Amino acid sequence: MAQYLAIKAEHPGTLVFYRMGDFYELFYSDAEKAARLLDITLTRRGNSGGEPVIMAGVPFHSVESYLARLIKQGESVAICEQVGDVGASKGPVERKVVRVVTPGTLTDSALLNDKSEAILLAVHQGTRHRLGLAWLSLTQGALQLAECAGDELETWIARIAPSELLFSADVTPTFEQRLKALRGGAALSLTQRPQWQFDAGLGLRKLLEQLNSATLAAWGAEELVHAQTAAAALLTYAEHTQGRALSHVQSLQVQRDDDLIELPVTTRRNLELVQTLRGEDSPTLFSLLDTCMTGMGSRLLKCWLLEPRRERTQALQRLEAIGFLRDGAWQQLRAALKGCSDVERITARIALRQVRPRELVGLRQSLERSAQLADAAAGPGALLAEIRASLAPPPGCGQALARAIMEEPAALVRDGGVIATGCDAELDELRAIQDNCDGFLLDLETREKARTGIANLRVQFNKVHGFFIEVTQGQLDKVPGDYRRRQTLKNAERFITPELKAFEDKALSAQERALAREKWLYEQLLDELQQYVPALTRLARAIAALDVLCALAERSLTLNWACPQFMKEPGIEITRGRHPVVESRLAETTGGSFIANDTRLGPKQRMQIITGPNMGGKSTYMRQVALICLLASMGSYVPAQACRLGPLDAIHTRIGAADDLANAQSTFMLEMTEAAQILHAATPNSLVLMDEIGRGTSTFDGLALASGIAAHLHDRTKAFTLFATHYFELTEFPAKHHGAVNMHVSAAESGADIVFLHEIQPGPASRSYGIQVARLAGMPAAVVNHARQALDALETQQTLSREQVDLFAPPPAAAAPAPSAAEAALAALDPDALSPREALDAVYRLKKLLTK
Ligand SMILES: Nc1ncnc2c1ncn2[C@@H]1O[C@H](COP(=O)(O)OP(=O)(O)OP(=O)(O)O)[C@@H](O)[C@H]1O
Repeated sequence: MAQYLAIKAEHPGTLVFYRMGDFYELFYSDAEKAARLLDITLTRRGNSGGEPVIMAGVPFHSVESYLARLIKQGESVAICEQVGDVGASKGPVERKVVRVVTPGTLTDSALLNDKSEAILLAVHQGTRHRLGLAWLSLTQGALQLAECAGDELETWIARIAPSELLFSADVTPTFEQRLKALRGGAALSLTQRPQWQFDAGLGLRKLLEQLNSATLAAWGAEELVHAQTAAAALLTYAEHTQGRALSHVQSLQVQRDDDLIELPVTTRRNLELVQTLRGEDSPTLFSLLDTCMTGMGSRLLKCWLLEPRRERTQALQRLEAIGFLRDGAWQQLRAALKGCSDVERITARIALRQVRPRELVGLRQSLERSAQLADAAAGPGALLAEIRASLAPPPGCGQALARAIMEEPAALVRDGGVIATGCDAELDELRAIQDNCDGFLLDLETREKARTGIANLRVQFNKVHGFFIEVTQGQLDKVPGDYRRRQTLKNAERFITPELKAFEDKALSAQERALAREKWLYEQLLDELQQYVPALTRLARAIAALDVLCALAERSLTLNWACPQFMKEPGIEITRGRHPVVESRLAETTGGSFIANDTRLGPKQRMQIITGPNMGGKSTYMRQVALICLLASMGSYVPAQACRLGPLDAIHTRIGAADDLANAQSTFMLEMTEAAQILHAATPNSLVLMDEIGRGTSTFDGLALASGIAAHLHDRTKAFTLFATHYFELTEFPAKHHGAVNMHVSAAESGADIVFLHEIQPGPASRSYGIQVARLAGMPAAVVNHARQALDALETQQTLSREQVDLFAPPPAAAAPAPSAAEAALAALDPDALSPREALDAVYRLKKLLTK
């Protein structure tokens, strides 16, 4: 217990899995927590300090599944192994924590989701409301740094989507509260780290060491002191969990606010980019796009989708490559990509020395394919050229793997059967002894049968008792004197002879030595493979990029998408655009076809006021514009006949959302908060979607606010805006605001019913058809009739009392208050005409007036 308690003291806040023989045991509060989370049995054994020891354990061979469950619940686990020689000395075997498994530092494919990265993020609360961010995916080996203003944290976190967030023990309580609020429903685990690990000097040193460079200038990171501070904590923690240096982390990227097209949390959610509004994985834009053949491809695709650049070079390169692949190469490439393993994760696991034998076989096979991939990717452009160059496998790597590892190795090195024959003479010799075993035993059996005359005598082996000669009850009188009894069974006796004993010693020790030799050879191989890590990392990225490009080529053909164009002038011009996800859902469920619509937004016409019946397709239309802009910006073909896109710096959306009960915000409060954020953040190059703003409060308040917001967006922000509303009054807006235009979704009435045409047409809608939609939704007839009558009454009343209210008149300037006595006296003074004495008197007089 003393040994355990010492180890536990070094890992507070982490469950310690303490290896005891075939089990990992947990003690005291760890045991209680694990029993609760894993539904395993709590036991008590012995005494320590006068109290029974509470414990719970899991068998070592199934530890991965328990780990997976704990990590999913946001826990971290320290794996403490027996490292000393078990039979060697008195007292407990020496034990050591060999790695710490935490949600943000996972590398084991069994614990990771194929399609998403586990990202570890450190946040440093710097001075003057600046925050430093440093993050890393251990399986990618790429470090990223950024600095942002205090209030941008949420947006950055949504973009980075970390699994685990590190923060210093000395952050302010308010900041800690904010971090905790971030956790919300998402699976983000927060880890507090000692203050000294957040140190700029330490960060700089560690970064330089990692990058093997004398300065951070090449990465433009030498000024980012706060991010370097965060990097110190990040790297210290990541090394601590892996129990070693991170030799494969050799690249650095600095992200700046203004590099990427801003996609705030609300936009990702409302556009259902990677998750539906209900929190499911499909149908989303990502699930529609992701036909990648490898996990690394899927992960890279998600990254392309969520991090489109403002600058278009990258998008143009991708489009050029997709254009080439569409001409046929994609099929051949995908056939070759299909069997590729997750080289990216395998490479990281080589660097961390955690790689399993079968993963190495997968790596070797993928290397064999890479030449084929490079040949098929022989297209024009810088991107494909870069991919081809990176696809060349590092010389010697494939051979080293083929020489060392069997075709079908055992799952774990500890079981043996991993190192190939012919790789090592000593191992082959030890194995030969074992292989000759069968021959020797047969030979011995024949000889002993002849010597003893026992016809049914058998020489055998089992794991518990080793080698033995078995003789049945009836034949025992024939057993010679040199037979020693080993075991008695019901109908037989088992014996051993000096000759068999000598053989057993040799065979068993050969087996043990072979196992040890295999482990040693495997370690040697890992040493040898380290030199290939950088090249393998590049190769993995090239395969992933090729996979994404092929998926995008395939999608563009299957779904009939077109290549977008970029223009210097501001504007969004879409010809026959479609909503990709709604379109494919329609095709799947009803076989119905999607009605394509055009969009024209430019400097002269920046805003569309969209009206029309419920269910008419307003939300779908607005979202499709945003999705097409996003797809084009990431460098994908788009669901339209043609698309020309000017500069774009952000996509903001305010679309009716569910109550945020967890954060104690009412629907209306949330609506206003989001709208306010958009008004502050949007620029003339942003795309803004406003869906039914103001509907969360009374009609007049809502209408008044909606018109105010529309006017602000039109006059001040000047963003490209799609503004859907049910307030008919707003259709008067374009008359006074020349950058705005009325559009409506069409519907036709047939009797009491309504037919949605889903076409966007110029001009305002004539009516809203709310009651017809309610009828379609199965509202009882009595309610529908009642509503109809009430509507008639309301409409008549409104026409009678309609006064001209100018919703869009600028607010009157507030009347200036009358000057106070002190102000009046001050105004009356002529400083140049005063002597010093008079000036002093004047000051006293003024003070007196103030106190009155
Ligand atoms: N262009 C289109 N072609 C075919 N079907 C469409 C189209 N647009 C929308 N739809 C269908 O109509 C449904 C309703 O569309 P949407 O939610 O966009 O309507 P809405 O006008 O925003 O309604 P509300 O005002 O009630 O929010 C969609 O789920 C889709 O099935």
